[in-house]
This record gives sequence, C-alpha cells and structure tokens, in this order.
Amino acid sequence: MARNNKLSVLNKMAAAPMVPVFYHKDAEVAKAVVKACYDGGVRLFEFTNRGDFAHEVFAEVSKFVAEECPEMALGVGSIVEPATAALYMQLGADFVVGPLFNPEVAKICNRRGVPYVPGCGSISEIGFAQEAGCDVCKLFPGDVLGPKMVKGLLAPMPWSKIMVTGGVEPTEENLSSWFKAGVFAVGMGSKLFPKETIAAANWNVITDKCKEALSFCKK
Ligand SMILES: O=C(O)C(=O)C[C@H](O)[C@H](O)COP(=O)(O)O
Repeated sequence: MARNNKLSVLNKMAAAPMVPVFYHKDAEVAKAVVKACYDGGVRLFEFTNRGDFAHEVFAEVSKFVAEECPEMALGVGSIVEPATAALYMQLGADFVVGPLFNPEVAKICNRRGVPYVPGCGSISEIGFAQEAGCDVCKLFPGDVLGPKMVKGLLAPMPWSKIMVTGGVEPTEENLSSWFKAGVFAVGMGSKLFPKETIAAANWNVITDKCKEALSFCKK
C-alpha cells in the first residue's frame, strides 16, 4: 500500500515541483539515484515500468525509500493499463503516471486514493482526465507541445494542474519558460540523468543538478 496519501503527494508536488523520471534494471543503481535526488531536495520520484522485471526492482527501491528517504513519495511511470497499475500499487506506488490517459487506470487509482497523472496531448484529453478524477495531468510530449499550449489551456481552464514531461531540460531558460507558462510541476528523465553520469556512478553530480534545477522551478 502507498505510504503517502493523495493530499501528501499533491502537497509535495506543490512544494518541490520537479519529478525525476528514471529506470534502471539494477536495483542498487536505482537506489543510489533515488538517494542522490533526495539529497538534492527531490520529494517525488517516478520509477518507470520498463522491462519485464521492472516491478521487482521497484519493490526493492520502495523498501529502500521507506527506510532511507522518509519524505520521498515513490511513483511508477509508463503505466498504460489497469493490471500493471494494480501490480505497482500493491508494491506501494504513491502515484501512477503514464504516457496516455486510460479511464480504467483512473478507476482503480481512485478506488485506492492514489493520484493518477495521465499523459495528455490535447485539451479535450485533459478535460476527460479531470472528469475521471485526475488532479494533475501530464502534458506529453512536452517539447513537441510547448509552453504556449500550457498558457493557452490555462486561460479557459485555470483550475488545471499540469505536469509537463518529455524533453524538459534542467536549465534556467527551459524551466523558467515552463513555469512562466503556468505549469504546476515538471517531469524530467534523460536530461537530468545523462548516461555517462550514471555509468560513472557520479551521484554527487546528480544531487547538485537536482538542487540547481529545483532552484529554477519558480512559480
Ligand atoms: O514513461 C512515461 O510514462 C513517459 O511518458 C515517457 C518518458 O519517461 C518521459 O517522457 C521522460 O522524458 P525525458 O525527460 O525526455 O527523458
């Protein structure tokens, strides 16, 4: 079961609005990356469901987070259908993210009070997701859709909480363009975790990058 309830996850997202997105098949690497992010001020972490045994790694990371990163909410990403969402919720996922909106995933997340952040590429999808109980919608792929879309949709739908993901960069220029447009949070994967940094186990570099990126996430 989730360690953090919906309110706690949303409050963390409001306070530290950057969600690192990461997958590694080696649980030790995944744990080190989660801890490096935690030390850099990150309070929400999305472990993506990539590969057949990703849930086994998630289970180990989840135990580690409970012991070593008590303030962290651990979510799962790349979820496209309800069976996989249920599997991860059983393993303690605090929130569920996906590249698309699936109403069946919304239903089972709602039943357990777990926030579902679905990927949406149009204003109508965001509307359908909101009606299905999604408090935060993920604008995906962000670099294709752009900050102007966020500004545009917030004019008629100012209640919308948007987390943009896909091509977001940990630079002041990129992050401030999204936050100026009105996003609630950003999700960031490949640009926050260059392959060389992970291969070299340069965890301090990740901690520093997270600290710096969070300082650019100004609403
Ligand atoms: O897994 C999901 O649910 C996705 O939607 C796709 C990606 O994980 C993110 O979009 C990360 O994107 P980058 O920051 O560009 O690496």
